[in-house]
Amino acid sequence: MVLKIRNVTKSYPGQTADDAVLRGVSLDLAAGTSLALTGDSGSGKSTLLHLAGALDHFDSGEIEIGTTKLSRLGDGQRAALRRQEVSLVFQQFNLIPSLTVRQNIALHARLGGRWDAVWGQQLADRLGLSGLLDRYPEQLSGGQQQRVAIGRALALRPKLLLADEPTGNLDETASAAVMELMLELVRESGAALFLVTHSSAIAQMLDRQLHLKHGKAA
Ligand SMILES: Nc1ncnc2c1ncn2[C@@H]1O[C@H](COP(=O)(O)OP(=O)(O)OP(=O)(O)O)[C@@H](O)[C@H]1O
Repeated sequence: MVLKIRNVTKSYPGQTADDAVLRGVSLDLAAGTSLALTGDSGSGKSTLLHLAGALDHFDSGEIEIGTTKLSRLGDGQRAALRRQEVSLVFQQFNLIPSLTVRQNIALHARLGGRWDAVWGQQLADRLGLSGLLDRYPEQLSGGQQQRVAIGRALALRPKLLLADEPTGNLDETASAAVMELMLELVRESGAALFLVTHSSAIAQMLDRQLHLKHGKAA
């Protein structure tokens, strides 16, 4: 299993156990599979995604990425895990404006010590970015920018790809195209995809769906 979440609870300052954002959430995600997380605004979707990415701490329960238990890691080990095993794609594409498409795609893989130029070129080809490699993000459409962000995320060959409303800034046509490419590449690379979305149409494109309500997942 790439991601195991067991009975995780999380509250923010000022919240009691009864109104905690997450009140015992469990899920499993295997390599090469995808899971959509849906739920009302404020139900805790982004919170759970951040916990899965070791970006924040949970109160109780356990999260495992591969065989690593997140509760046992110090800050340095968490940072190393994020650099090497986990990639993130957000609604805001978060590209570096002063870097070209080519440099943006390579950025995280280089930082993680995992840059593979052949794989990087394959990703650029598959994402339709080969003719745009010397451009800067501001010279791209929203759909193209998000494809760069997906290329950057997958260039690392992460075990786990986390995506928070990855097509939330795109129109319907661009959104469907970006989702299809991302799902294809996730399957081929053997990564596990955990994706937050408001859209039931997008959720249905993934292998499984989970709905967050009252701090629990069903
Ligand atoms: N850093 C924080 N400090 C305090 N409360 C927070 C913090 N982050 C989130 N919350 C609260 O936790 C709850 C869940 O937030 P979260 O962003 O996880 O929900 P979401 O389901 O992703 O919402 P949306 O669909 O609107 O993005 C909300 O009530 C929010 O106000």
